[in-house]
This record gives sequence, structure tokens and C-alpha cells, in this order.
Amino acid sequence: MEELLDAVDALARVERPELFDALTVPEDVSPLLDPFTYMELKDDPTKGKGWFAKQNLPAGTRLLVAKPIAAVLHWEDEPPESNQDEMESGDDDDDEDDEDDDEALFSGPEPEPRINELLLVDLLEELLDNKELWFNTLTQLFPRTNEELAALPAWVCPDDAMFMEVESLLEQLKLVLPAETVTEISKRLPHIVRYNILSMETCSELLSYPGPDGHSSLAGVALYHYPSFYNHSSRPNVNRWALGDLMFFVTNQDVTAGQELCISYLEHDVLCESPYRRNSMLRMDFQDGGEEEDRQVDSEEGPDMPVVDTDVQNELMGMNPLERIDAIDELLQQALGEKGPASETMELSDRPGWFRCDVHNLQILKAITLDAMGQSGKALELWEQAVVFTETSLPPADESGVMIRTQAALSALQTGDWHRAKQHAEIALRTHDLVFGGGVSFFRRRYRHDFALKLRPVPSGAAAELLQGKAPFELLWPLEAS
Ligand SMILES: C[S@@+](CC[C@H](N)C(=O)[O-])C[C@H]1O[C@@H](n2cnc3c(N)ncnc32)[C@H](O)[C@@H]1O
Repeated sequence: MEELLDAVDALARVERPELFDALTVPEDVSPLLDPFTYMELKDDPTKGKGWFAKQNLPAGTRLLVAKPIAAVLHWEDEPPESNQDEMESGDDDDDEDDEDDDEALFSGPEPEPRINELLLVDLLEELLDNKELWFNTLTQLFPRTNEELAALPAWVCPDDAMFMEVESLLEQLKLVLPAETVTEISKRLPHIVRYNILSMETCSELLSYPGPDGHSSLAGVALYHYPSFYNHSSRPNVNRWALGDLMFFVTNQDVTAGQELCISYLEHDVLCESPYRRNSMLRMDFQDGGEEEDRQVDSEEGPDMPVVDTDVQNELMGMNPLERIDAIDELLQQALGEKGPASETMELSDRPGWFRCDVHNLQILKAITLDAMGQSGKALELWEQAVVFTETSLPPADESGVMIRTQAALSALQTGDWHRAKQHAEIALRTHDLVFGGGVSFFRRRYRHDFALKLRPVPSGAAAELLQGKAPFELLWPLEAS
């Protein structure tokens, strides 16, 4: 494990690696795990193949650790120059025309994503060197039959240059594979990519991301072999996380023998949204009704994607703290139906409008800002609201919940409330250990960039007395606790 951590620490400092290979964990330190240890593949009449538990499995069982067949990082698919200009010019127009700004939040220019096609090109290039990859692996993935293929919408390549590249690679493949196999590859591979790729965020639960582009330089999409057989559930019993290019799959609750093991294809923070919204974000070949959905929502007012995305978050974080608090409060008022900050705790579940995770993410940004301004008491209230959101609306043991509990512990310590700080710290460590393993030393290593962020002023008063010169994380997560 130590060697793996050393390898991953080195990877996490790579800034905009020229190739995904730079994020590849070496085989000799990869704790790969045979998927058939705890799981078996079975057919379901409506879902196709899926993973099922062979035996009773306690929460925290590591089911599978896999390396991708191919992967592409988001920064490799940069928006065209024209979109970049529009996004940047948005910074200059201050508060001239608020209505236009609001409109821009909902209907900003969306560059056509090409990331699936970049992955497709990688796979075709790989097939030129290793044609067995098709017969041994790719051909096992959905869609396998002509009937399955015929039921899917046709693949449309988002730009001509990429289409030409795909065509040229297919022509080259004809030199090493029979023509009918290449025809089959040309028909199936774009769909195999489209319906099996997983988003990949290395260390997504952390606040700190190295590199000038932060998170986006370390996030992307990848195609895996055995992980491709996990079906989707809006109440998943399996959580997944990545270290470099390694993807880990872990049960987030006790599972009984014979039960299906499902992940969520959506980010966990949107799972509490209505089936209508979930389906419009999923854009898959099946409907995610949710097992116990009692509300049928056919259409909704408001956006169909979260508003507080990375661009909005980056824009807010670029403001000075006072300006940022005002901007966040204004957005919170809009998100909460223009009822103002007093209604922040209102029941949101039946409210059309912004996403619940928009409110959650704004509260996190506000908590970070208040902490930086030395107002840790107010920040703690918001961290604790965020804890309630993650623990009532997200799947169990969600990784973002660990980050929030960690920050709640640090804010509580800053206020001098040892009891609350220790309570949050213990839950953060326990949850981390369940999903990631490795005890307090792994927890401290994974969070050490976060601990180094200096999010709060130097402690004074009761906090300084508690700390007696120690670093907050030393007091809250001492090494002997493992
Ligand atoms: C990544 S594959 C999962 C494995 C797949 N069932 C198979 O047979 O290989 C994704 C595809 O599985 C099916 N699928 C996944 N989750 C489903 C669900 N909850 N309900 C119905 N079909 C589902 C859909 O056809 C989807 O495009």
C-alpha cells in the first residue's frame, strides 16, 4: 500500500500530463483484484448482464480493482477558441445586466463534447497493435447483438476531422483484420464506448487538486473491462473511486447473497433529483425510474443540469471574499425560489427550480469563504448542513461526505469546540476507512494536500489552547489511532 501511495502521490503532482500514461499506476504496485472472488455475472431479462453477490458481503467489501483499457482526460478535449473567448469575456461585464447574467447561467455555450470519440480513436489505434483486444475483451461488452445495436440511436460523430480520423484508422485495420470484423467494429465500437465508459476522477473527494486547471487536469473518462458489467441504480450499493488510473469498487452497505451489485452512472449528488431530471442527465437506452419512485414528474421548470458547475464555481472563487459572499447569497436566493437566506433550511424535495446539489455546492463555497474570513462558527453551521445533505440524500459512505466531515471537524476545532470536532473527525476517518481502507495513515496521506491549504487563519483563543502548537490534523487524527 505504501508503494502504491508513493506512486499515486507522484502522479497527483503531474501537471497537465501530455499523455494519460503519465497517470498510470505501475502494474507491480497495483492491487488488482479478480472480480470473480465475490461476484458472478448473471443475465437479467431487462438489463442484460450484471454483477451479483456470490455470498453475503459486509459494507466495505472491496469487490474489484481494475485498470482501464483506454482513458482520456478532460483537458485533452479543450473547448474551441471561440467558446473560450465567450467564457472569459463574461468576467468583464460586472453587474451591468443581471438578467442577462442569469440567462447566461442557464444557456451558456456548450462546446460539442468529443471525449467519447477521442477514446474511440485511442481504442482503434490500440487495436492496430493488439487485434486480440477485440476478440478477448471489447466484443464481450454491450451492445453485443444486432438487436441490441438496432435499438440504439445511430452514432453521430461531432466533427468532420474526427470522423475522417476514425475512417482512416478503420481502413488501416482492414490490413490486419478480416473486412467483416472491421465492419462489425465500425458499427459496434462507438456504441461500446458510449454505453460503457465511466467518468474517472482521481481523488475526487479532496478539496485540493494540483495543477493550474485543478480538478479537470486529473479527471476524464475511461473504458474498463469487468467494471462495464455493473448496471445502474439510483440507489447504488457499490461506490467507486479512482487512484491514478486504478478504479476501486466497494460495497457501501451490507449486501446479501444473490443481490445485484449496482453502481450509479450519475454523479451521486444528483441522485436525489426527480426521475425526469435523472433521465435527461443519464441519456441512456433505459429509464431510471427508481425502485420506489412515488412521484411522476414529466416536466419541470428550471435547468436540466446543475447550475453551479465547475465554471460557476471557478468564477465565484476568483472573486474577493466579500464580493463572493454577496454573489453566493444572491445565487442561493434564486436557487431557493427567491425567498432569501432565511429559507435555506426549507424542504427542497418538492421544489421545482435549481438542483438540490446547487444549494449544497453554494453552501460549501460559502463555508470555505467564511472559514477564510475567520468566521468558523458560521462556517461550521454550513458544513453541518452539508453533512445532512450528504447523509440523507446521497448513497451511504459517499466520498464527498468524508471531505465535508473533515472540514466540519477542522471548523469545529477552530471554534474551540473539541467535542464536536472529535465527533466529526471520527466519522470522517471511519467512513474513509470503510471505503478506502488503510487506517489513519492512509487518511492523512490522502488529505495532506487539503491539510496544507491554509483555509483558516492561525488559531487563537480556545482553539490555540487545545492545539498547544500542534497542527489541527495532528490533534484530530493522531497516528496512534490506527
Ligand atoms: C455498462 S453496461 C452494463 C452491463 C450490461 N447490462 C451488459 O449486458 O453488458 C450499460 C448498459 O446496461 C443496461 N443497463 C444498465 N443499467 C440498467 C438499468 N438500471 N435498467 C435497464 N438497463 C440497464 C443498458 O442497456 C445500458 O446501456
